Amino acid sequence: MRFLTSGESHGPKVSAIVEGFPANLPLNKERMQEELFKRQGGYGRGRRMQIEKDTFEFGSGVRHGKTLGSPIMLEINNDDFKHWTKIMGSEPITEEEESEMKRVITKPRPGHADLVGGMKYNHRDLRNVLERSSARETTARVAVGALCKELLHALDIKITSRVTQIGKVVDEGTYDFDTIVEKTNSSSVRMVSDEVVSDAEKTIDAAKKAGDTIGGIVEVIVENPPVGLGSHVHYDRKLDAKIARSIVSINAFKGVEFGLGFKMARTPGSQVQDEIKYSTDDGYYRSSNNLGGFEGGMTTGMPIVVRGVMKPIPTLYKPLMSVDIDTKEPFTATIERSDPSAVPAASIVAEHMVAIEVAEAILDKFPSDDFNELKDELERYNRRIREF
Ligand SMILES: Cc1cc2nc3c(=O)[nH]c(=O)nc-3n(C[C@H](O)[C@H](O)[C@H](O)COP(=O)(O)O)c2cc1C
Ligand SMILES: C=C(O[C@@H]1CC(C(=O)O)=C[C@@H](OP(=O)(O)O)[C@H]1O)C(=O)O
Repeated sequence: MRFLTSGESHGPKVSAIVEGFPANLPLNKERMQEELFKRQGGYGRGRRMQIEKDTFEFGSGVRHGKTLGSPIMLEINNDDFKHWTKIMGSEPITEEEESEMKRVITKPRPGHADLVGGMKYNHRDLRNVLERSSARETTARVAVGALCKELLHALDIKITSRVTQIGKVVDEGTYDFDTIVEKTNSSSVRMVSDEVVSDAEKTIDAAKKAGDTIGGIVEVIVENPPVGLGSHVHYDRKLDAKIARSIVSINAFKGVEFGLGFKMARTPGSQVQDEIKYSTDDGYYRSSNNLGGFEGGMTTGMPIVVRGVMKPIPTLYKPLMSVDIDTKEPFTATIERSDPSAVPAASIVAEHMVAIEVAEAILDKFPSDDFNELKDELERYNRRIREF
């Protein structure tokens, strides 16, 4: 399976094409749609999310509620485009019209892609960079992830996500899967512990009031992954490595850890490696899950537990110093409408990136033309693993 996304933030639409997805998988479109709605939510989002509806449509690859095995196109309109038709339209405009718009961006924002993208692609209007570097694109990724979650759902593999930190407010407690699903879906900041929610909201409010932004940490959990997804035999087949790359590919994500993560540096090996146990009912299992579900780049069958850190959003209402690329004079950076914090929304993006990687690993390992054949083969494989 592979996929591409396209779309500018204020252009007509964002879309994705997924190729190599199996035929005959029934899809629950409402359930997929809910995932896109979840990405829009969360305390700290700016005004843009009130403009967008983020309803998606299948452009191809689905007939009568089932996949065909042909490329699946997923499309989401940018409702904001109606306010940007002149600035973002595909029709040529005259120099006069361009100067009338007075919307050419020449003051790059520190921490965004504006300056480097402008230099690399030789754009003197930095809007030509920021439109594609915007996290608007993550809408298309969540649509692809929602499709992949349909595959996981049909194979009884569960996936969810939560926020474990916003600024200095931490919720590191361990909870069972269903509690995480229930609590995060009703929490404004997607944290599980009720005690920390109002502190997290206050942290976001304080950042907003100060014209500042705030980052945090998100966690994704996958329950019941098959044993042996990914491979130890080559660096680019290790599934933990692929997931790490996918997490850091999310706009503003700067680090990843699995299981005990960076705490492993100060923990002796005897308290890090997960001991191996066996029961006739369940086969092999581990008495702990410090390694977050991976050994040798392969799933152990224990839950995948991966966290990613999101830096504070770069666009500040109290902007930092920058240099105007026309005058070369120091200036405060351009103020674009912005989110003070998008950590809760980003947890949904992270969840869907992990769903994509796990689904892709399943489609790599098992026959992937026909979903029913895949399912039978996975059941046969799971029996063999239990008896190993
Ligand atoms: C869900 C989400 C929403 C975001 N919203 C904003 C925003 O409103 N303003 C902004 O400057 N950056 C926002 N970002 C982050 C930028 O897109 C990101 O910092 C930028 O593309 C530069 O990439 P880098 O930080 O990975 O280097 C958001 C990121 C995510 C995941
Ligand atoms: C549009 C989305 O997020 C956007 C991501 C983003 C950025 O620079 O990354 C900047 C903001 O865009 P705008 O200037 O239009 O408000 C966010 O709203 C979205 O998540 O769907």
